[in-house]
Amino acid sequence: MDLEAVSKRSAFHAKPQGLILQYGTAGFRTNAQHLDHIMFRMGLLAVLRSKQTRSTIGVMVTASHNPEEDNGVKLVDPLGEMLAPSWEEHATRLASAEEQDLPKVLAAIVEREAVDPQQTAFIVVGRDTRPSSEKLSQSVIDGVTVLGGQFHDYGLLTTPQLHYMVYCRNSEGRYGQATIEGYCQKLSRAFVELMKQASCSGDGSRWVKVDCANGIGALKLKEMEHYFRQGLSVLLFNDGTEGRLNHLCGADFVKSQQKPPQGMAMKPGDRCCSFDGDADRIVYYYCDAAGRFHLIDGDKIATLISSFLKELLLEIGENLNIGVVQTAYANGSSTRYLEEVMKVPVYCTKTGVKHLHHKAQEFDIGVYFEANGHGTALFSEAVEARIKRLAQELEDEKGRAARMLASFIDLFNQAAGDAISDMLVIEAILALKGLSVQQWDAIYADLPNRQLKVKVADRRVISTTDAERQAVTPPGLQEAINDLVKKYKLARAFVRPSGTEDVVRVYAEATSQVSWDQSTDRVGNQGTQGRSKHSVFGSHHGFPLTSVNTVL
Ligand SMILES: CC(=O)N[C@H]1[C@@H](OP(=O)(O)O)O[C@H](CO)[C@@H](O)[C@@H]1O
Ligand SMILES: [Mg+2]
Repeated sequence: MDLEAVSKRSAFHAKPQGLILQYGTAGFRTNAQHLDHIMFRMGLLAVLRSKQTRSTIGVMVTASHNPEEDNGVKLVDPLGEMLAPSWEEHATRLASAEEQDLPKVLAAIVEREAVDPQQTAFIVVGRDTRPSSEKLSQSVIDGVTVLGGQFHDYGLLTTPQLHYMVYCRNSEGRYGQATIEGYCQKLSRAFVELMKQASCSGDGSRWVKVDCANGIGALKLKEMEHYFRQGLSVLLFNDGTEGRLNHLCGADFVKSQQKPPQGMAMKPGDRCCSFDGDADRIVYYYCDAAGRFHLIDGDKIATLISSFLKELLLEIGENLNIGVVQTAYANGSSTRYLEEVMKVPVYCTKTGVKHLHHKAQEFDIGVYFEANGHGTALFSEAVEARIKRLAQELEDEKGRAARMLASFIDLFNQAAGDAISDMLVIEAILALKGLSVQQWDAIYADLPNRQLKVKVADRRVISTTDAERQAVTPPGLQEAINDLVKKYKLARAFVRPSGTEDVVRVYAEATSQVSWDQSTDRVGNQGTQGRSKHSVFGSHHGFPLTSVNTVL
């Protein structure tokens, strides 16, 4: 490891003095202008991680649903999962080191993690469609090569495709072929196989409208469309030919605004979905005859998927342990439906897919979704092998169910939540069950809910426990929330500092819009008009109640 060469090369990617950025829930994310040194350094770190794990490591350049002028980067660990937490700390330390300290910080990581400098390193790089992404990914590659790492640049990819490539490469092809062709073929073959089983398919009449957020999802769907055309036609909107990335469109916009994206032609009853900017999230929606918008979010997606998988297991006669993982943002109706009607155990983790993913790995079959539409299903290796064997051995209805489940196992991207894969899973389930989008929506009624963002001087004054559902500090805050919430039926509210933005998030739900309005306003307003000794935000940061309401 030639640290002198690193220093020399780093001068071309010099860190602005004093700029400190943190590796957050989704890696580094900020305005693209501030990221060149971060990219170079993440190239360096990826090499060290690759040497340490003796595996291929991924680097994805994207800022997901953030505005076009932002960018970001995250590392992908050997099995396609998010970077291990201890390495997130190394990432922050490396990113914060002033130029002259860079070799020292690198050497400290090498020592701490017992990295063998002689070990070879292999890095795969992907990027989204942002104007800044190409140059920034070159800076990653510069970091990789100066430390002697080998690399493959996939160029434009969705985030979940990069996760898939990493997983394939580290499973010696067991998971699939690490090429775009391999990805398209694996998913499409499984999908087309499933659609053959659906009674009303095969006539080429099934279609769905897709809002691609003017992002990478559009390119990748166009590339893949002909592989699965037999089972589904996709009508693309916001495909990047005109509008700006994520601007008034995309999954994040639709979920947070609870309204349709701009640029999509919706007729009553049309089945529509939105991807986010890097195509790792999806939400569905439709308008009814009265023109009312209906959102079908990650919770309803998880419900559809887990109910269907459970039915298949029943048909096969397999008693496997299936669990659903959610976060505190999951609508209370979804949790109740899953537990009480479907009798599926539900677990709640902290926000951020790495927490959900990790928990879901504990089950034979773990289904996880954030309410915002990021999620997938994981199957243990033993279950995958067993179902694939049963698919060959069993006959009649049992055999048919086992073969369907085997196809679903291939259709899910088990490395990460994936809008394309999830869309195909959902379309297959709806077709197989003969469900319309309205019938799916009617499984249960969401409790009215809303999220607010509140800007405060220091969001770290709030700490939480119980998967972020209870505030521990500042003292008195939780009691104040409890007092408010108990006045309303089925009401629930919590506050937590965001891991990706400098804001505090407030969430509340209740049985009616009236209760909701009252409870959210009051919870959001705890710091301003609440008892000052219990103040979250401090009265000196005072903001009027209306500002809390208009932030989102
Ligand atoms: C309420 C919410 O949607 N939070 C999002 C958001 O995290 P925050 O820590 O809430 O800022 O960004 C994360 C990364 O994209 C995503 O995993 C998460 O679901
Ligand atoms: Mg995303």
